[in-house]
Amino acid sequence: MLKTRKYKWIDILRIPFEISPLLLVAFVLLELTQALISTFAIVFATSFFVDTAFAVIADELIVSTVYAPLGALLGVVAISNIFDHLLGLLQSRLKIVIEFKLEPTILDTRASLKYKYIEDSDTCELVERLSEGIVENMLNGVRAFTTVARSIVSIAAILSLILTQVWWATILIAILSIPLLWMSLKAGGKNYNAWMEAWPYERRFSYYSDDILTSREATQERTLFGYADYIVNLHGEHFEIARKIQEKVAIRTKMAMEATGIFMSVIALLISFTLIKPVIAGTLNPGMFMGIVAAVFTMATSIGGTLQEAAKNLSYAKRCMDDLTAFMALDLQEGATDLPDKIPPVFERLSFKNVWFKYPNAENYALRNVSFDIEVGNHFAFVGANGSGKTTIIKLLTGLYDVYDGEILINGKELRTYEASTLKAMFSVVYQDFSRYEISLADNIALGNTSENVSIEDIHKVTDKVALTDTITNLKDGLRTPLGKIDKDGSDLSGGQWQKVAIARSLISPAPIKILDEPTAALDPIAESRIYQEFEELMRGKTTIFISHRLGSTKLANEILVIESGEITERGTHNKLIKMRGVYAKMFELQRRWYE
Ligand SMILES: Nc1ncnc2c1ncn2[C@@H]1O[C@H](COP(=O)(O)OP(=O)(O)OP(=O)(O)O)[C@@H](O)[C@H]1O
Repeated sequence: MLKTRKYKWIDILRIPFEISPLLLVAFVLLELTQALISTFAIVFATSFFVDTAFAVIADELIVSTVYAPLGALLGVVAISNIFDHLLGLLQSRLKIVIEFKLEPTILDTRASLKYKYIEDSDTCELVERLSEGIVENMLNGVRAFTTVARSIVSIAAILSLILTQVWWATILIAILSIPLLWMSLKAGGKNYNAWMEAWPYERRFSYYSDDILTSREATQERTLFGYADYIVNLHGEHFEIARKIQEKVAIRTKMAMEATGIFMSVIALLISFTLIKPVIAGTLNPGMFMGIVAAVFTMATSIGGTLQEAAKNLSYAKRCMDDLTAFMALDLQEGATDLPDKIPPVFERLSFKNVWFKYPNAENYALRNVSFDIEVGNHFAFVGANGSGKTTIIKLLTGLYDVYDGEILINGKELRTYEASTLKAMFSVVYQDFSRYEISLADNIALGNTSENVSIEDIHKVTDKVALTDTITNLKDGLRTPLGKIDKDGSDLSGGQWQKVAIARSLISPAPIKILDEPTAALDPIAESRIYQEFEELMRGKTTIFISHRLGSTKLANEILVIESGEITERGTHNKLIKMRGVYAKMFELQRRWYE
């Protein structure tokens, strides 16, 4: 239901209207009726009751005649309360239907965003802000529109009541309402700007409190380094900056509100004072006088604050529409949520031809004129210092970034022309920062092959290969044991065991090219050596690309590519590179010395 276009003010109402016209119309009508009840009906009911009561006091009427107006007054108050509750209910219902319609659309779009956005902090901030706030902001926006409409109806109702008595007051209020409305909108806008200014600090202090001070991952370091006080101080500093920014505006807004309230009360007093004359002259009933005075004072004291709040919410909702415009304009990755093809493609050859690549917004190239060929069935290893560009090559290969110079050819065809589902079926990757899913161990592995129904036997085959069998036996429910701490029966694994799970997930995938980015960094030497033995066996006929700082593992490779600052500087087998006495030989020698 959301499209790529410019979202404007009116969309704050239009989107909820498209989602549920009935609910929105009912909500608006009820709000307006409530405005009429709380002015007209209350004024007339008060007037009816007070006049009858005065007549009873003056012995003009018997006591029982007061029951009907009293009942009418109570009835009006009761109806007004019922309407308030109905409005609350409608609002909750509206919230649920908006959530139900918008959230899946936002989530779908979010899941299909191009990968470049995932690594861009501005876009991440936009996506977070929109996903978290759109329903609330839209609902507050609708409320703000109806509040403004309600205030206008209330003012008009009061004006129509006093028009015949104090015409000048009608004109005065009508004229003053315009700057009042304008001032309220301005104050609301200022509130919003203060929130925007404070937002980066709020994000920071939420990060300190939610991610560092209370997160499970940071517990050990937090305890060991005892840095809690240090972070609490940082949290306090950012909290204080955010508080000061918002407090400054809050004080000004409060003062403006108070000033408006006092000003409006003076006008209300003036109107009340002027209305005494027609009461004495007998052209205005005392009951009507009291009803109007009460309504005028209620309006005078609440209108400034109500309108300012509405204006603030309108500013938030408008900003939310700007965010929605920006969000819907983001590039989507075609086929991002498609499953990999059921039948893996046949792989023959992969070529990088003079590839240059720069990350979006980065100044320097991460890859410079990179060229290499990978043939089916061979094993390749990328070696190089931290930040030299190894993982970047994998990101390009798997289609995460598609803006580069040069060519990347798979079976002679440019990578960018492949369907996403084919590329997904081509590669299986064990990422350096692989994911730890807090679901069952079996599901953790089965996620590697979602195109087929993976059997328990298939899972056992791969867990044997990565030496996880003993771990599974020791778990309470074996493969069915939930991992992590979300589930109360969950079991946690060690870092190395989690890494084995990630390798098993990759092994169960039928993809013809296996990519392993630092696949054994968390494994003990025995597990590592065993996995390499298994790999030789397992990878026979498959093509593998290894990234590893452990140069023992690269001995298995048919070709080792040494990468420095984004450029391939050496290539060849282990023996050839050792003989070359270049960077690889130096790195290998340094590592070897540690083990002597
Ligand atoms: N999303 C990004 N935006 C901008 N620059 C990035 C991004 N990701 C990586 N880089 C930069 O690109 C260069 C290559 O990074 P890459 O992750 O490919 O290194 P690597 O060789 O895999 O390092 P390591 O051995 O530490 O994993 C580095 O200078 C890094 O700072």
